[in-house]
Amino acid sequence: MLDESKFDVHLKLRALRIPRELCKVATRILNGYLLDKPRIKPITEDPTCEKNRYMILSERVQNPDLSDIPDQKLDELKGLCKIEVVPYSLTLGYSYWGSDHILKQILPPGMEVPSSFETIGHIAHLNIHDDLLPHKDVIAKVIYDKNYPRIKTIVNKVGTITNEFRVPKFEILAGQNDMVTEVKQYRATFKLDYSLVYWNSRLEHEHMRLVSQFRAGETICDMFAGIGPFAIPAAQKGCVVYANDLNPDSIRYLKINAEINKVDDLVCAYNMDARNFILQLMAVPDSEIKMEPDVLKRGTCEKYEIQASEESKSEIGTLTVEAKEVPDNIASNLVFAQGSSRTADTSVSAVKRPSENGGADGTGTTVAGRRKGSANKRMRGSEMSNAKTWEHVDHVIMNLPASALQFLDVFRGIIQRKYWKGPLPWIHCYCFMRANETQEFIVSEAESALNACIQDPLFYRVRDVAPNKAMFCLSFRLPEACFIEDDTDTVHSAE
Ligand SMILES: C[S@@+](CC[C@H](N)C(=O)[O-])C[C@H]1O[C@@H](n2cnc3c(N)ncnc32)[C@H](O)[C@@H]1O
Repeated sequence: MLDESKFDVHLKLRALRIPRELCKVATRILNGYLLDKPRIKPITEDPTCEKNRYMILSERVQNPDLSDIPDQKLDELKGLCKIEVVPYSLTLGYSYWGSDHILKQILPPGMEVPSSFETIGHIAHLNIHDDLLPHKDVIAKVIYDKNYPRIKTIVNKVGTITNEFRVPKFEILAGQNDMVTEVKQYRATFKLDYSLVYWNSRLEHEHMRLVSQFRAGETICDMFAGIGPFAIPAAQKGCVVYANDLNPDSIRYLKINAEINKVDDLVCAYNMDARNFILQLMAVPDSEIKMEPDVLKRGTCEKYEIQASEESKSEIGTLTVEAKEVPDNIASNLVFAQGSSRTADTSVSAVKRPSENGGADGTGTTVAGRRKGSANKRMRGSEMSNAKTWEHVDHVIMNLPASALQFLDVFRGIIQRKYWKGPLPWIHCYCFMRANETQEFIVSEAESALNACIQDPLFYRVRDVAPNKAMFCLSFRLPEACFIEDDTDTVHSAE
């Protein structure tokens, strides 16, 4: 139990009793001689008469005859009204002091006060240093008391992260046992269970920086999507997003977030290993190969008349679209954010490549599904279509800094040249760089994983994660060497 009374500081002060209407002028005269404490007003009620106010004098005015105040000021004040000095007692208690002040008094001398913490919605995440662990409960109580009701739960990270989902173990130290929270980043709201999924509020700027490079209508693949901090803003911008994560809870929240932010029609969620995900997205489906043994005959595909959904019908009527089958190997793992089935998606599937339709906004492909109120009004009511990822993807995001570079080998011979349209995708691969490593070293790691040369790599320093370690984003266009020429010889199988 924390004895809150031991933080009480009793001040014996003096106050002037001044008619209410003269307080403003008196304040100007007494400038520098009134009580000056954060969050305490120097003018307060006179308990004996409501027509007066107490003007509380600073601690440096000790003498009852006010001789600590210069004569000139006193004369001016006397010209204003009759001066009456009264004793005034003030107690600054536990509720007054900030957490730093209180913790400094509680913790053994010389110990660093843990005053900063990461905030995730109503949760405060502390990383209490080993030598402070014996004091963790009192630290948590003080931080809770000082930040309630903004903060309702105080957690401390236990041990180091060892699991592949990158989720720390937490112990709840104070407040309610509720790890489900909501975070706002720019225009997006993210719901998450902080005990089950990866979340790092410090990446907010990076999420926005990368998404700012995407344009409406582009196709984005997020291999390690988490609960969607890249995927949701990208979809809000009007991109079609294929978002994957190995953690089923992340995918559950990704779907919830796509709905909350009304972009569930533009986010396709997958729950599988990142390698399989990208292999399957890039694999040309059997149906496409059967239908068009020679891509030059592409225009001859069978056409089906497919009923649009009721909502879509009201906007654009019945659609005639090119039939598109989702390959079985993808469909088995595909979870549409809106919970729609593969059939439901097929009902809105059609493709127009950038070269074919030019894009509604002049930026390239226009790919839109059913828009329910996303900020990207340009897409609303426009032609509904769906991307063919084996033909074109604009950006691939790989935010698993500890090992994303090693995942680059999946791109070797992954794209079938004869089906691909337009430039190869940009790869945005996050990595850590230690003080003794160079950008050249990182590029050489990436190149040996790809077995190809990278042209004009771009590095962006995201943040320092330790004194000798920084997180970077390495961006480059996938090298031409990642093409495979012959589709009869598909390199990867996606087991
Ligand atoms: C560093 S987090 C990034 C999450 C999100 N993109 C962000 O910026 O906050 C990495 C994510 O990769 C997921 N992950 C780890 N290994 C994976 C794998 N082999 N395949 C797919 N996802 C994986 C984890 O579950 C985690 O959500």
